[in-house]
Amino acid sequence: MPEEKPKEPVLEVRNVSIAFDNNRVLDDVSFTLNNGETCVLLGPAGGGKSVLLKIINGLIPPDSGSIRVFGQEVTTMKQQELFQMRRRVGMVFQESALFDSMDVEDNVAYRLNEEGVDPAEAHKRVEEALEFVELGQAIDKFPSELSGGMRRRVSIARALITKPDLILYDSPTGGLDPITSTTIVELILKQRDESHTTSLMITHRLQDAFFLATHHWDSATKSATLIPDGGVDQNTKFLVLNEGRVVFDGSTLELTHSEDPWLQNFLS
Ligand SMILES: Nc1ncnc2c1ncn2[C@@H]1O[C@H](COP(=O)(O)OP(=O)(O)OP(=O)(O)O)[C@@H](O)[C@H]1O
Repeated sequence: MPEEKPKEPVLEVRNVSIAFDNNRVLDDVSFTLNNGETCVLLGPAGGGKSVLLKIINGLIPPDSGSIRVFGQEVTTMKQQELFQMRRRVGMVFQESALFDSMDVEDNVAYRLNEEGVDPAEAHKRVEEALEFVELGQAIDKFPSELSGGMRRRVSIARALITKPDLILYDSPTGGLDPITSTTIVELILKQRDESHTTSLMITHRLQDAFFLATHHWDSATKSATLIPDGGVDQNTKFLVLNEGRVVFDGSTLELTHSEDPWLQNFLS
């Protein structure tokens, strides 16, 4: 198991606001994510969660506010600096966003090929990444030949192949049935507990969020196991957005014990 590193911010979001056509989508959003933390981003549909992820990755500039990733301000980065930053960020897009014309190997190797990594080395790393998502047998298949859950696994392998220091998951279980969703959350949990990669995960499914908070990856049995005695993972925290504003930022226990009526209703 890697050594525990001292806490330091990997992501700092300060007073971020953005509007589209007079529709304020994010309103003065601030929060910090420290190294090794997994933050589950919850909130009603249309609350600005996906827009926030795209702003963090420098895909959309905010109207105001500051985003620091690995200590560097994203909002003022030039294109080349954004590329450098994104080399350290793995993003799992909504609905997988695979390239239909490429087979699984080329989809997963995409970033490595862009960086000019030696083909033999790239192949080895693709095999490792597919092994991690338990999809080694699908290396030659095309996205159209895969189930929704398999496509999601491929997109996770693609995000992990560069061994990122920050992973942004945009609704990784969206559109999947409950059983397949759980298998995807187990992969996210395995990544969290084996590599301790700082992560931000949007989910619409409260079950996924609480599964992540209440389970650990057991490397002996290679399965997710319930933390005993009602325990929770100390590195998993929650951020809840409603109508573009942060309505909760804290630990699992703070969330489940909140007396805020809106939160209680949202969680019920
Ligand atoms: N590029 C854009 N141009 C105009 N409006 C946009 C754009 N991107 C997002 N929006 C609007 O911003 C709002 C928030 O969208 P966003 O996708 O971030 O919400 P969300 O919380 O991720 O929702 P969901 O849970 O449905 O995925 C929506 O009203 C959406 O229509």
